[in-house]
Parts: sequence; C-alpha cells; structure tokens
Amino acid sequence: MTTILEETTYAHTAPTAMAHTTKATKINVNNLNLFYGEKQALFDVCLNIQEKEVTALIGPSGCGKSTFLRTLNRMNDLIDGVKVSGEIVVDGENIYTSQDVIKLRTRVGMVFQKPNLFPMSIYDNVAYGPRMQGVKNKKVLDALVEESLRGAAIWDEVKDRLKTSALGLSGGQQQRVCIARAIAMKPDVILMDEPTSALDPISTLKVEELISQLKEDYTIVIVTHNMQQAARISDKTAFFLNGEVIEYDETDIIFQTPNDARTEDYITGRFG
Ligand SMILES: Nc1ncnc2c1ncn2[C@@H]1O[C@H](COP(=O)(O)OP(=O)(O)OP(=O)(O)O)[C@@H](O)[C@H]1O
Repeated sequence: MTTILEETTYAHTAPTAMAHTTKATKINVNNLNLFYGEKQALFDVCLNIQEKEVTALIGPSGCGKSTFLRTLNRMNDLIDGVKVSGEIVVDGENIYTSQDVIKLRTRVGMVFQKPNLFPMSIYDNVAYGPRMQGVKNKKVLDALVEESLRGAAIWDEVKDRLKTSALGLSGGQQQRVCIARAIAMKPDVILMDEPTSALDPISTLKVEELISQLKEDYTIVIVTHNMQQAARISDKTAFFLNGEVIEYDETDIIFQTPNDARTEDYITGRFG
C-alpha cells in the first residue's frame, strides 16, 4: 500500500501540484483526466489535498471545479458516458480500482449548492443515512442526531422541533442540517459544492464559521465563486482554468503573490 500518510513535502513532477506543506496527505490526485463522451473536461489534474484543512477550488464558470469535486467520491459515475483516467488515492487506496463505492461515499460525504433535505422531520433527515446502514437502536440514533446537529452548529436552533418538517427551516438552517446529515455518516472528508451560494449574508457567515470549526475534525474541499470566502476560510486554493489546475498553493500566496499571471488576472477580476 502506498505510504502517502507520512509527513511529507509533496514533490510531484507537475508544477501546478506544488502546495508547500508539512501536513499529512489525505487525497492524492495524479494525472486525472475526465471525459463527458468526446468532450474532455479535466486535463492531467494533479493535486495533493491535506488532512484537516480546507481546500478551495476556484475558477471561472465551466472550468471543471464541480466535475473535479465529484470525482473525489465518484459521483460522476452516475452520469452516462463519463470516462476517467489517472489516479485518486484516498488514505492509500485508489478509489477508482476499489469496488466499494457505497463505502467511499460514506467516507467522502457531500453537501450541495442548494439544501436538499428530504420532506421529513429534521430528526429523520439526520437519522436517514445511519438507518440505511442498519442503525435501529433509538438511544444510539438519538445520540447520533444530537451529536451531528451540535457538530453542524444548529442544535440550539432546532432541539425543540426535531420532529417537525425540515422544510420549515430557513435556507441557512436547512444547509446546516444538510451538513449535520453528512456528519451523521461519520465521514473523513466533506465535499461542498458552492454551499452558500443560495444563502443570505448572515447565513453565509454562519456556514463559513461552521466550516472553519469542522476542519478540526474533517478534511474539507469546497467549490466557491466567492473570492472573499475562499480567502477567509481556506488553507489551500487551487485555481482551475479550462479543465486544468493552473496554480495550487497556500491560500495567502494565491491571493497575495500568485505565480501565474492567469491566476492574478482571475482573482483581480480581469476575467471570469
Ligand atoms: N453532465 C455533463 N455532461 C456533459 N458535459 C458536462 C456535464 N457536466 C459538466 N459538463 C461540462 O464540463 C465542463 C466543466 O463543467 P463544471 O460544471 O465542472 O464546471 P464548473 O467550473 O463547476 O462550473 P460552474 O462554476 O459554472 O459550476 C463544462 O464545459 C460543462 O459544460
């Protein structure tokens, strides 16, 4: 098994993959290409995602951010005609050669752009995944629901209405319940695809604060169009353009002293 969990400074041949770091690697992406039918959407992506950090994916519309995010838990497998080559190694295991996609999606959870709660109670939404995995004991479920809602910083707001419909919550509250639902599966990694784009500024701030707390326990990869958000909450930032990673580095470097003129043009608003 590849020993990628060692303390390491990653030195991949692709210059775009060099994020200077001493943290442990959680996800190691090598020469990843993805095609939708004939159309190539990702080109030789190499990225080294660190454990218990927030990694932001930025870039103009259509540059492949969401496509890349979805490769990390094989969500693209659900789309007809998708072909993937290259390697994604999570905790030493190549996720594209391993057969257990259900287990992968338990370890690598996902939160989408719009809150997508089920039309059922708050409690049942959070308990849904664990129940599907066979957890039946009420005490165990009660504890898991509480722990997950606390972890998503929404417990105090919903503890007296757990049995009421989750769809009665505000958008920002619903998104935090979505995060609780992801946490309830006890993942290691949480993927977030523009999780605040449908939220008002106050709810956005709450979710951003939550993300900053969650990185104590989880590895987070987030797609965002909001440059300030990437700068505020992420440790590393990858800039995508036309399906390629142009630059990947410490967030401060990307936003203050980027190496590539295209990164600078994008973050200063000259295109995109
Ligand atoms: N299901 C699909 N079938 C065919 N092509 C797709 C599909 N999903 C995305 N694409 C194409 O792949 C490219 C990358 O799209 P993707 O959604 O990953 O970009 P993005 O950077 O996340 O964009 P945005 O910021 O607008 O969400 C685009 O050209 C898009 O049209």
